[in-house]
Amino acid sequence: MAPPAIVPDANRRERFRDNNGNIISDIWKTSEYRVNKNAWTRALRVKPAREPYRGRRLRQLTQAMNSGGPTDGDTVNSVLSWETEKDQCWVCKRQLNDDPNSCGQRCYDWWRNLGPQDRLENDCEIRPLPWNSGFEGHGVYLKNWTPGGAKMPSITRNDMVGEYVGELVPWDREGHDEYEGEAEGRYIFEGPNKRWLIDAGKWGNTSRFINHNCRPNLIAVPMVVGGRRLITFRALKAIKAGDELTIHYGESYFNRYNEKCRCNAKGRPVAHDPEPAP
Ligand SMILES: C[S@@+](CC[C@H](N)C(=O)[O-])C[C@H]1O[C@@H](n2cnc3c(N)ncnc32)[C@H](O)[C@@H]1O
Repeated sequence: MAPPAIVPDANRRERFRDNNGNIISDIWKTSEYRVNKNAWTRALRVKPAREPYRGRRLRQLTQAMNSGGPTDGDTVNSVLSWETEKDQCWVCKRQLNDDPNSCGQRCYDWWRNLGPQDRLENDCEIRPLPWNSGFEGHGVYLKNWTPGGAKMPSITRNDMVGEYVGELVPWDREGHDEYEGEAEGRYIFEGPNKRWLIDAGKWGNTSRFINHNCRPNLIAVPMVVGGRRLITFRALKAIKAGDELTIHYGESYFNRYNEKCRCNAKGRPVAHDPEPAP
């Protein structure tokens, strides 16, 4: 049985800002997923008879697509709860079909209230990369300043740090190639079950700015919470105030985009030395 619909707050639109308060252009900050309706409609139209769009799922998806827009809560749920019935919920430790009342919105709210989202949004900030990082852009840093001298944030090993949020697009090799996404797909996180991709090229949360490091301090962990299959981040080691948060993008990432990993250009990670925050 499907968990109750989780309806996103579609009106909460905010721009990303770096630690100087400057708007980072053209990207919207959101704490909720969105469905890229065009990509799903195209995938359903182009390959109706092929995996992964078949049978009951195809009917459910078509129905979902017909019944709502890209910010429809049911549609987001129908994608994220795809084949999660047999998985254990991380919060209540039950299978969804054990006890339908135990899961869904309640467990998902619980997960969000545990603060993983807040860790990224409140304890971290997006900073322009320092000149010696070897590449341009922004990165995510654990704040090393606090208002009014409050306690500095820190992250301990195994802490949950957040969740990768963005637009949900169908996973399909051909559809994926066809679907370039924003920024040529550089912000796409491949979904944990080869059913969908999360593209944070246009919409996303702070985790879209997490850079690659060959010796990362975070790891992406797929998890089911409240019937939703999520990509979450967990700390591999203790992270101090002022440190950059990094993950390993996987072996093929830099080849795919014809880029070069700069973090260990000299055989060791370059010290990411952020400018002192104001
Ligand atoms: C998901 S984005 C990370 C955020 C990005 N720095 C920004 O400012 O938007 C991924 C892109 O960041 C850059 N990048 C991240 N880690 C890198 C690394 N270790 N070496 C070189 N480029 C990196 C690459 O251009 C890559 O395609």
